[in-house]
Amino acid sequence: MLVATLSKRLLRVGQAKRCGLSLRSFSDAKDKDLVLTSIDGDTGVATITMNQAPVNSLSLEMCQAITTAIKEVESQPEIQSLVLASSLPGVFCAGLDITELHKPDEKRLTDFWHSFQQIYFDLYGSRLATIAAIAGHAPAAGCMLALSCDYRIMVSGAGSKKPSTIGLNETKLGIVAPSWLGYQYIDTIGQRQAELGLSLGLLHQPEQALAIGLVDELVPREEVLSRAQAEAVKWGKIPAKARLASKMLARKARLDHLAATRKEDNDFFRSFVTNETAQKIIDGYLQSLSKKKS
Ligand SMILES: CCCCC/C=C\CCC/C=C/CC(=O)SCCNC(=O)CCNC(=O)[C@H](O)C(C)(C)COP(=O)(O)OP(=O)(O)OC[C@H]1O[C@@H](n2cnc3c(N)ncnc32)[C@H](O)[C@@H]1OP(=O)(O)O
Repeated sequence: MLVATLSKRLLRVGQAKRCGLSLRSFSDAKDKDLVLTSIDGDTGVATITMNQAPVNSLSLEMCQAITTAIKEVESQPEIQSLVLASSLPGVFCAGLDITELHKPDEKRLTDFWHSFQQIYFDLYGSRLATIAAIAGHAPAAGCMLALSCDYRIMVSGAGSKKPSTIGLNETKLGIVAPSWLGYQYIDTIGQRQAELGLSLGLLHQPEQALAIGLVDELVPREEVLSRAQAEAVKWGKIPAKARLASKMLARKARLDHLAATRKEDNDFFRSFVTNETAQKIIDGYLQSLSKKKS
C-alpha cells in the first residue's frame, strides 16, 4: 500500500543516479529490507521507512540498518532533509528489541548497545533536517528516534478508540532510561514535564504530547507522511550551514558527552542487563507481551 501510494513520485535507482542521487527506491526493495530508503525526485527529500514487522523493534540489525540508511542519505550532498517513518500501521517503533536483552550473549549485547548509541550520534547529530512522521506508537527508544529528529508530526488521537502513545516508559518496566536519552527528554519538554514523565513512566496520547511540546503537530493518519515530507521541504530550504550550526548550539555538548563516555555507558548497560534481577524483569516483561496477545 505504502509502496503503491508513493512510487509515482519516487526515483528508481537509474533516475536517481542521473540526477546525481544514488539511493534505492521502494520499487527495488525486498521484503527482508529492515528499512526502505527513497528520494522524492521533485523535492530532493529523502524518506527512511522502518520496515521490521511486527513493531519495528530495534534489534542490532535494525539499528545498523537505520545508521547505514542515514549515512547513505547524508553522503548525497544534494539532499538536505530527511523524513523518518514507519511502514507499519499503528506502530512507529516499539523501542529496543527486548529479546536482545534476554539471556544475551555479551559480545552481541555490547555491539547492540553500541549500535543504539550510534543511531543517537547519526540522527541527533545529523547534518540533515530531520522530520519524524509518527503514525503510531513510539515508546522508549521509539520515542528516542522521534526526539532525535528536528520536528515531530504525530497522528492525531481524536476519534480513535486506541490512540497511539509516545514517551519514555522505562520506569514502569523497572528500568531507567540512559542519561543521554533522559537529557534529550529534558531538553525537549523541559525539566518539570520530563521529571513527571520519567518518574511515572508516562506514555502520552497525542493531544497530551502536543500540549507538553513532545511533538510539534498532530494530523489525521492519512496525512502524517505527506505533511512530514512537506515540512521537510521547508526545512531543506533553510541555508544548510546556518541551520546545522543552530542545531549544534543545542546538541553538540550532549553529543560530545556521550562520545567521551561511550564505553562507560556501554559497560554500565551490559552489567545492568546481565544482572539477575534485570533478567527476571526482562523475562517477565517478554511473557507479559506475549500473554497480551493470547
Ligand atoms: C524490559 C526490560 C529492559 C531492560 C533494559 C535495561 C537497561 C537499560 C536500557 C534502557 C532503555 C530502554 C529503552 C527501551 O526501548 S525498552 C523497550 C520498551 N518498549 C516497550 O515497552 C514497548 C513494548 N511493546 C508494546 O507496548 C506494544 O507492542 C506496542 C508497541 C504498543 C504495539 O502493540 P500491538 O500492535 O498490540 O503489538 P503487540 O503488543 O501485540 O506486539 C506484537 C509482537 O511484537 C512483540 N513486541 C512488542 N514490542 C516488542 C519489543 N520492544 N521488543 C521485542 N518484541 C516486541 C510482541 O511480543 C508481539 O510478539 P508475538 O507476536 O511473538 O507475541
